[in-house]
Amino acid sequence: MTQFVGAIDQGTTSSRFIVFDRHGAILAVAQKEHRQIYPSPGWVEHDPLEILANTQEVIGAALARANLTAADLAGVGITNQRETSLLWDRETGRPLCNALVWMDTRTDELVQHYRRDGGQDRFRDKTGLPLATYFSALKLRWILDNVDGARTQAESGRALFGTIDSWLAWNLTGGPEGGVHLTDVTNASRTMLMDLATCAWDDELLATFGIPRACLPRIVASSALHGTIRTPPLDGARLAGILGDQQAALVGQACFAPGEAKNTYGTGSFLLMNTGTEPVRSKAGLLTTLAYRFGDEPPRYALEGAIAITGALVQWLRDNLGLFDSAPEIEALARSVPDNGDVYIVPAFSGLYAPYWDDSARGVIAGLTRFSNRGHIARAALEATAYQLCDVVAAMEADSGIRLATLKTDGGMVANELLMQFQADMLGAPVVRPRITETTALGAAYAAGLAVGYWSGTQELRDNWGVDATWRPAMPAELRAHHQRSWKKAIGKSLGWIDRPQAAADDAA
Ligand SMILES: Nc1ncnc2c1ncn2[C@@H]1O[C@H](COP(=O)(O)OP(=O)(O)O)[C@@H](O)[C@H]1O
Ligand SMILES: O=P(O)(O)OC[C@H](O)CO
Repeated sequence: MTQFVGAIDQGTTSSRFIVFDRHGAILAVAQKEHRQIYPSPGWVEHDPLEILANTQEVIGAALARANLTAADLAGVGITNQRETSLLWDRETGRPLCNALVWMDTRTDELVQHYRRDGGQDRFRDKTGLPLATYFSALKLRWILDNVDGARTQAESGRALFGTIDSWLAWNLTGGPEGGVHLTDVTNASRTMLMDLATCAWDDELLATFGIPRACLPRIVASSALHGTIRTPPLDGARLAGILGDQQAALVGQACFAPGEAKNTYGTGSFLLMNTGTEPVRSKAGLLTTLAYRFGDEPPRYALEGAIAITGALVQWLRDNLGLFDSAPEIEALARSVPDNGDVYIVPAFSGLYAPYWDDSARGVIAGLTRFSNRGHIARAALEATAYQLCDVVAAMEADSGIRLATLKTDGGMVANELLMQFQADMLGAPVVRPRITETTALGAAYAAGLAVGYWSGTQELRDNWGVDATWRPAMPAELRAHHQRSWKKAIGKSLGWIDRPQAAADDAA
């Protein structure tokens, strides 16, 4: 019997289920968006039950499309939006509140509080992360402090904490009737509660953030037999892979050797470089994170340039300004003008992440004149993605000492050819799109397939990788320099926009 591998890709905007064959070709895919809930400025929530229902729906739809059942799948992997955090009741299976999404900034005051003693990089050595609203520990702390009964239930072990991987894995493997409560090393490395060196929860961090150990999942490898799925239509399938979505894309792009890197353009954009078996401490504002751990092999680490808002800016132009009806239409609108008309947008909706790490930054549109029109705004929005990426590439090259000869890309925005050409122009290096752009789901499928012996090893996965399209730099150097200067000026307008009480500012300095 021919078998395949399935992957759940639970992203910030949608959930997908994709079935792959041995060559990484897609047999079937189904996808569904979920609601983005904005209860107040800076707050972003997801309904965990909606995400679970959508995940089950897309699994059913994709299997039906290819006329497959659970028995046709050698294994199933999960990949997920990282950091997004929730707490649920292990007896009823009900979440205690909506999930706090990674880009939610409500923990800003907590961040300032913890920065007062030791500054932004207080926990960087141990966790690889700066203190920022982005990571899970303070999201969980907020839930424990603000949701009725949360702390008592978490301390007694009745309430379980998880990122989205844990929530889906627990539900799929039985929920209240024996579901497994675990998370993989890549997701755990984004909580700010795990020691990078030991890949274990760290007592000192738990005590500092006031997090009870009883509510935490077990940390496991990314590729291993995690449990058996007990819910239809995957009943009986083996759950054998879990990876945070950006690390999954690194695996899906076959970046298995130190120095190999990829960038994924989705809601945000995330450049990851494999650094091998040793964590590399960043001096240039990048994150140090787990890349993957396959079975009992030593964990692999990565440097990461995380950008919060890229595709989300396109959504904002669509949903909040009504400039077009669907994201792909931005390309035609941007092409309606020959250039950006000297308009620059810094989409610091959740502050600025790498390499700036400024929670007090806010979005700006700079350079407007009576000449500026919708086309210039659309063009500036796409260009903002490219400029932000150039900033993290520069930081990556400084930290790693490696010049990125080409940029491997994937994610929803790589369909945008105007952006891809502009990215190559601004980087001064070729940008490459692989044949299989669903690299995130593919990475989760690879993790699962390696664990069950469907694939023999990473060489077989490398052989599946191939180029679909390449964009080469063609912009005159003076124009590139002009864009770089203007972008830096616009960044200057965005940084430090929110006034902080003086004491906090002094302490953070
Ligand atoms: N043709 C396009 N041009 C520009 N942006 C696009 C295009 N198609 C999709 N996007 C953007 O890409 C994002 C979706 O990409 P995806 O990789 O599915 O995201 P995620 O994994 O974060 O949910 C959305 O933010 C959307 O606005
Ligand atoms: O779901 P995506 O593709 O927007 O990725 C989100 C990241 O995992 C956040 O860290």
